[in-house]
Amino acid sequence: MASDDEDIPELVETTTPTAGAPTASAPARVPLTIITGFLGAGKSTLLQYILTERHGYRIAVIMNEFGDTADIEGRKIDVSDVSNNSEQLSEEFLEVANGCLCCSIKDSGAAAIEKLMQKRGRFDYILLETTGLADPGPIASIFWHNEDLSEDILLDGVVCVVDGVFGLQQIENDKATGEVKESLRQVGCADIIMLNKADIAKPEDISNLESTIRQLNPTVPIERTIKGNIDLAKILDLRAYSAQPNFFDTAFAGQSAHDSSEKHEHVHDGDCSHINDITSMLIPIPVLKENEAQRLDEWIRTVLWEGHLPGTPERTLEVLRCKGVWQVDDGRIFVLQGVKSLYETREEKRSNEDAEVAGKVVLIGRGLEKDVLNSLQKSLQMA
Ligand SMILES: Nc1nc2c(ncn2[C@@H]2O[C@H](COP(=O)(O)OP(=O)(O)OP(=O)(O)O)[C@@H](O)[C@H]2O)c(=O)[nH]1
Repeated sequence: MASDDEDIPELVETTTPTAGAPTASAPARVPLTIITGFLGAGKSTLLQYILTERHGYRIAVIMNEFGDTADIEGRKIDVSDVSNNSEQLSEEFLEVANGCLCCSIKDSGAAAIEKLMQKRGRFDYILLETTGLADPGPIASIFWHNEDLSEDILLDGVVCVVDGVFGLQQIENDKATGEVKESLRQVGCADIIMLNKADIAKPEDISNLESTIRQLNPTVPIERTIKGNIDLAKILDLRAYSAQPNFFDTAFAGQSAHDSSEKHEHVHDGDCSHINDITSMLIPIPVLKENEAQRLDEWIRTVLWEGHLPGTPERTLEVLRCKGVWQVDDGRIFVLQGVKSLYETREEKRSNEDAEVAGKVVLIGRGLEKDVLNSLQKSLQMA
């Protein structure tokens, strides 16, 4: 707290209209909620949940993915309502794939969002999902400060989804570095925390996680959730920044990721593949025979559960997140979703019998060198 905060402020009458409300001269700004949270915490699951709820909004979605996984995400974020074929759940869908939104907003991203805003009559709420590696502060502050964007868009709030299973470990590891790493910034910037995966997290882990979050952000409301299920009144229309306009100027003062070249480690040519030594790798997967699909599963299991390449225990690697899609030669399609050692492979219902899938596995983590790709390809070729 600044020392002059100790003076008791005088109450003054204000005629300022409610933020976001239309005036005679200015149309209503469209509220924007940022959904942040570390890799695999459940951001897309929350997004999908919001889109399928009856909330009365016409929602535009902006997604920013790390790694070339937009098409896999597209399988998960179904923007049409399955219960009503004619109904669109999302009015507009803007992908800012494999790039850093806070960098691209300055150039191509800003243009894309401005273009989106030209269709503003068609939607009345925007949900923006950041990459799991993003610091939401600079993204939020751009919506706050950018003259063009902030005329049209009202930053409503930052929702942080924390992984109930791996979140504590992530935050502790990040704290141990002595730096304000992304997971800490995500929690620190949040207006509400969703402690997700409450169905599979150990109760004592959840309690410890809550105490740790409280140390980082003492006043933030914390809600335990399963698959992102939450009363939407708790996360939408918060108007969190209408009351504290200088939040992003003061939060983490002196450590702003955007202002510090040391912290903002992204490569500014659009290839944001290096953040805290975390890289992404895309491995193409051909159409598989049944036994090859089994070998793929064995390979994934060894890498995720044992943390090394199959057959070479000394060659360790750390996969934080994996996603994939591939086709088996009988036509079935499988989608892989993994967060650290937890993963699931499920069969995808085919919507178009003719479309062949460009199979791939995308890994995000540390130690992803060429030999990882060779190892997977070799294991698929084994008789
Ligand atoms: N058991 C359980 N699984 C969950 C829950 N929420 C999400 N998942 C699963 O966790 C995995 C990751 O969820 P996503 O919603 O894709 O996570 P994300 O944060 O969007 O991932 P990135 O965009 O890669 O950072 C998926 O397999 C989900 O089905 C939950 O509450 N409980």
